[in-house]
Amino acid sequence: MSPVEFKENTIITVFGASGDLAKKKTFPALFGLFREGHLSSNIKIYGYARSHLSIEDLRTRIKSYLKTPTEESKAKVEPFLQLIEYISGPYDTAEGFVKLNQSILEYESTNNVQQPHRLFYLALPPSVFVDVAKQIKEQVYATNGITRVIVEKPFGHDLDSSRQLQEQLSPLFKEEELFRIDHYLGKEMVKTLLVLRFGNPFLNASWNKEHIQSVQVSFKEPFGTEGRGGYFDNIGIIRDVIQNHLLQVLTLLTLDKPKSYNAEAVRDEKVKLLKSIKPFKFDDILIGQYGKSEDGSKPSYLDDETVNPNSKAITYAAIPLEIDNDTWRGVPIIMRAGKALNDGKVEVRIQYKPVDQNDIFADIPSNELVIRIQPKEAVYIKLNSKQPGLSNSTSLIDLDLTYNSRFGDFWIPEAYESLIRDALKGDHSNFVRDDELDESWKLFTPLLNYLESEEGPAPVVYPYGSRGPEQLPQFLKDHSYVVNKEHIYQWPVTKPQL
Ligand SMILES: NC(=O)C1=CN([C@@H]2O[C@H](COP(=O)(O)OP(=O)(O)OC[C@H]3O[C@@H](n4cnc5c(N)ncnc54)[C@H](OP(=O)(O)O)[C@@H]3O)[C@@H](O)[C@H]2O)C=CC1
Ligand SMILES: O=C1O[C@H](COP(=O)(O)O)[C@@H](O)[C@H](O)[C@H]1O
Repeated sequence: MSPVEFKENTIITVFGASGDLAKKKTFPALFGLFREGHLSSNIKIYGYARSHLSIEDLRTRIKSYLKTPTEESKAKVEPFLQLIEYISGPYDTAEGFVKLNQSILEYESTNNVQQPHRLFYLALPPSVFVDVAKQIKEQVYATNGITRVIVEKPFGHDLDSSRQLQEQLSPLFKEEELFRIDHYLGKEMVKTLLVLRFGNPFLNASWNKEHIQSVQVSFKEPFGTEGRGGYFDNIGIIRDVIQNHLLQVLTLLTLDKPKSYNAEAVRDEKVKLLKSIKPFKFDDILIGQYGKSEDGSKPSYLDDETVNPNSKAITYAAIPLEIDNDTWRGVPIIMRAGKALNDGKVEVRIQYKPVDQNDIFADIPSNELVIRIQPKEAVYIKLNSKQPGLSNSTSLIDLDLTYNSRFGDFWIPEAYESLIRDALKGDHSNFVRDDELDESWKLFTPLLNYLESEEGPAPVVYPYGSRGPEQLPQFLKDHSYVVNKEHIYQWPVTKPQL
C-alpha cells in the first residue's frame, strides 16, 4: 500500500528553529516548496526552540535566506511567513510541548481535521535528539493520525553510539515514521544515478570490472572550517562527509539492480552492497590537515581558536576501497574529500579500461564518464573521435549533458526541498534505513578508532587553497587513476583547435 501524502492541514514543526540549519536550510526549503506550489497554503508551521524570540524575530531571521528568483515569487514571502508561529520552550521537559500540542489541537479542530498529519523536523544537536523524541511521543504524537519525524545527521559518532541512539529512538517511533536525512540523497544528480544506470542498458552493460578501470567519488570545498572548528575538531572529514554523503553516492553507483524502484527494494540492495565492501586497509589511506595558504593570507586549521592547538583532526582524506562481489572485484575505488582546497566541486569519475594495445587505435585516451553533482549538474562522457576536417588523427571529445544548457531555468529542487517533499509523501527512498546506517558504521568505526588512537598517523599538512596533500597524484596513480594531460582534452569544444 502506498504511503499517505501529507497535503491540506498538515502540521510541520521545526525544532531548533533558532539555529543555523533551520535558518539556512529548513525554512528556506519549506519556502521553496511553497513557492513552487508543492506546499498548500492551508498548512501550519511551528518553529520551536528555547530562545525567547518573538514571531517577528524569527521571521526576520529567516527572511533573508528565502530565495525569490522572480517578481512573482517575492510576493509569496509574506504569505509564507504568516504560516509560521513560534513557541519557546525547553527540550527536556513537557511544558513547551504541552503548549505546542494545545495550539496544534486548536488548529486541527478549527479546520475539522479527522486524521492529523504531523511532521516534526529535528534541526537540533544530537545531544537533545532523544529528549525531544520522547516529548514528541508523549505530548504531540498524532495518536489517531500519522506522525513523521525527520532527524538530521550525525546519527552517532561510531557504531556503538549509533546503535545506542537507534535503541533509544526505536521504542518511540516505527522505522516507517523516521526519516534520517542525508541531504546528498536529495541532490538531483544523486537521484539520477539509478536511472542513468538501469535506464540505459548500454551504460549498465559496461558498469563492471570487465570494462571499468577505476572509480572516484570526490568532494572538494574551497573553504576551511571557518567558524565551525569547535564542531569539526571532534568529527573530522571522514565523519563529516565521507561516512555519510560520499558513501551514499558510492552505494547508489555500485549496487546491483534492485527488484523494483521501490524504497525498500533499493535500500535492500544498498545494504547488500555495503556488506560486500572489504575492510579498509589502514596503511593505504592518505590523510591531511590544511595549513596556511602559500601566500599566508588564509589561516591554517590550527589557527582556529576553537580547536585544540595540537589537534590531529583530518580535513582531507582519500580512502581506497574494494567491493568483493562478482561485478566489482579488483576495481580500485577511491572516496576522497577535503576542505580548504583549490576548488568547490563534487563529482564521480569512472575511468574505463584503455583500448587494447594490439587494437587499431592503440595509445588513445581511455573513456571517462563524469557525473558532476555540483556545481552546475552535468553528465559527460569523454569519447574518442576523428578530428573533424582533413585530419585523420583522433581527438578526445565529449557527449555532454550539462543541465543548465539542456534544461535552461527549469526548477531543480534543492536537496532539502526535495527531501522534505519526499517525507511529506511518505517516500523513504532517499532516506537512510537503520540497517544501512549500521553497515556504514561497521565499515568506518575500526578505521576511525585507528586514526584517533595514540598510534594513529599524523595528517600531512597541505596548503589552504591547494589541490590537497602533495602525495595525491602518486596516490591516485597507484590506484589506477590516470590524470589526462590537459592539452589532450578540451571541454567543451565547439571549434577544434587544429
Ligand atoms: N548547519 C548546517 O549547515 C548543518 C547542520 N546539520 C545538523 O543539523 C543539526 C542542527 O544544526 P545547526 O542548526 O547548525 O545547530 P545549532 O548549533 O545552530 O543548533 C540548533 C538550535 O539548537 C539549540 N541548541 C544548540 N545547542 C544546544 C545544546 N547544547 N543543548 C540544547 N539545545 C541546543 C539552539 O536553540 P535554542 O537554544 O534556542 O533552543 C540552536 O539554535 C545538527 O545535528 C547538525 O549536525 C547537518 C548538516 C548541515
Ligand atoms: O553535511 C555537511 O555537508 C556540507 C556540504 O554540503 P553541500 O550540500 O554544501 O555540498 C559540508 O560543508 C559540511 O561540513 C557537512 O557537515
